This record gives sequence, structure tokens and C-alpha cells, in this order.
Amino acid sequence: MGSTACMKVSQAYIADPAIEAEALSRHYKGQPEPAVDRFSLTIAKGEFYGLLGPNGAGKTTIMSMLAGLQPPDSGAVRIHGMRYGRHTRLIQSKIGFVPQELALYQRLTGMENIWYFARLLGLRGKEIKSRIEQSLEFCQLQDRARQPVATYSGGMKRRLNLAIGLLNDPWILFLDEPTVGVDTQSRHLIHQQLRRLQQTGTTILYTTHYLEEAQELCSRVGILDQGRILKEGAPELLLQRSEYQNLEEIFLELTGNALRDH
Ligand SMILES: Nc1ncnc2c1ncn2[C@@H]1O[C@H](COP(=O)(O)OP(=O)(O)OP(=O)(O)O)[C@@H](O)[C@H]1O
Repeated sequence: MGSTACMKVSQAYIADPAIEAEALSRHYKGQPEPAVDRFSLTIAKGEFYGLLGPNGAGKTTIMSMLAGLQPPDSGAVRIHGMRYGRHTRLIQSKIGFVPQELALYQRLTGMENIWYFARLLGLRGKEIKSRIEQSLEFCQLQDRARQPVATYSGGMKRRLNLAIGLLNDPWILFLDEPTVGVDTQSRHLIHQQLRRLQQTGTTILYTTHYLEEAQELCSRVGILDQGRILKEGAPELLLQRSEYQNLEEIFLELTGNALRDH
């Protein structure tokens, strides 16, 4: 299914969208092909949407355009009906973005990192104190809160990164591969917390290479390659309508077996 068709299908069913992307394109200088090619998508409020694709498919570029971190060459994004430009400040105050690269100060403690980012958001006094406590509890780092982040395991850093992305109580949470390189226990906690967030109404858009995880967590997934959506839908519906047993088989059928080394 082409991306324009996906947009029409989505729009017909989604009356109250959180994210609308219309024909987004992005061509990096010096690259032979566009990273994102007329990408369209509508995500409902409270949805948990997984963007799936091989290395270089365009997931991070799409996510950063949706979160307003880089402008598209062409196309439009609306967040809760508002466009970037006129409403950038309001939109960004309601978005949480957890990047693939850890955005933490290694020499500061976990608590100091949370404090620093909370101050940047303008939190002060009692509010900041209770937010730090909530965040530490959320990522289960109370016992290690006063130790430098440099001493944390990969899973602890990912959990802290996630808690910091939530400091502004976002309407929409963007997560770029939030469980990469973490152990089973940390991954389990991250899954549990993401489910809770969705239950309380947060819209979540995330990328992952773990297809089993996406099948379990996402209300809808989009499989993309070369910056375009090839197929999208609820995982159980995609499986019902195919002869395949799991998302990985569908993914390989659509994107092929060729290695994506670049
Ligand atoms: N800043 C940049 N300058 C030039 N090319 C870029 C830049 N960022 C991404 N690209 C290229 O754009 C394409 C899409 O990259 P992107 O990082 O969006 O894909 P991805 O699906 O997130 O990949 P991965 O799974 O490896 O993180 C790739 O071909 C990549 O090499």
C-alpha cells in the first residue's frame, strides 16, 4: 500500500488525531536517494504506534521531523491540530523526545541529571523536589540516585533517559529505540512503564528493531523502507490477513533479506 493511500485510510478512521504527517520529504545533501519520501501518517490520541524498518529506512529522520527537531524539505506536520512555526513553543512543551543516543551528563549523579533537566523546563522549589522523587521511582533508581551516571549499567541509563523525557508530562512521547542494549529486567520495566503511560492517555510513537516487542506493545505498526510506508495496521490484523506467523516474517517479506550495511 502506498503512503498516500495509508493517509486516506487513517484519516477516515481517526477523528481526533495526535499526530498528522502529510507527504513529508527529506533529502540529505550528498545522498543519492531521499531519506524520507512523501511520508504520510495519522496517529490517534492515546495510540502506541511502532515505526519499523531496516537500518537507514528513515525512522529517525521521520521521528525528528514529527517532533519538530528538523524541518522537512516539503510536507506538513500537525500536532494536536497545531502546526510548527506559529505553535512551536506550545507543541514542544507537550512533547517528550527520548533520543537513540543517551542525553545524560556522565559525571553528574542520576538525581542531578533529573534536577538539571527539570530546571531547564522551569520547575522550581517543591515542584522540582516531588518531580525528582517521582522520576526516580518511575525508573526505579532510588538506590543509585546519588551515584554518577558513569557508574550506571546500560539499562539504568536508558531508564533514566526515559524518565527525563517525561519530566514535562508530555501529551506525546517519541522514543527512538528505547530498549536497545538493555538487559531483560530493565526491558521488562520499560515495557511496563510504557504500557502504564499509554493507559493514562499518552500517545507513544517509537522505533525499534525488536519486532516481537513491537508486536506485543503496539496498537498499530508501520513497516517502512526507503522513507515510505510499505504496510501498516494493528499487528494482529496484519497477521490475520497474511500467511505469516509473526511480524518478523511479514517484515522480511516486505523489506527483503539483503543486508543494510552503509
Ligand atoms: N545527517 C545526515 N546527513 C546525511 N545523511 C543522513 C543523515 N542522517 C541520516 N542520513 C541518511 O538518511 C537515511 C535514513 O537515515 P535514518 O537515520 O533516518 O534511518 P533509520 O531508519 O533511523 O536507521 P537506523 O535504524 O540505522 O537508526 C540513511 O541513508 C542515512 O544514511
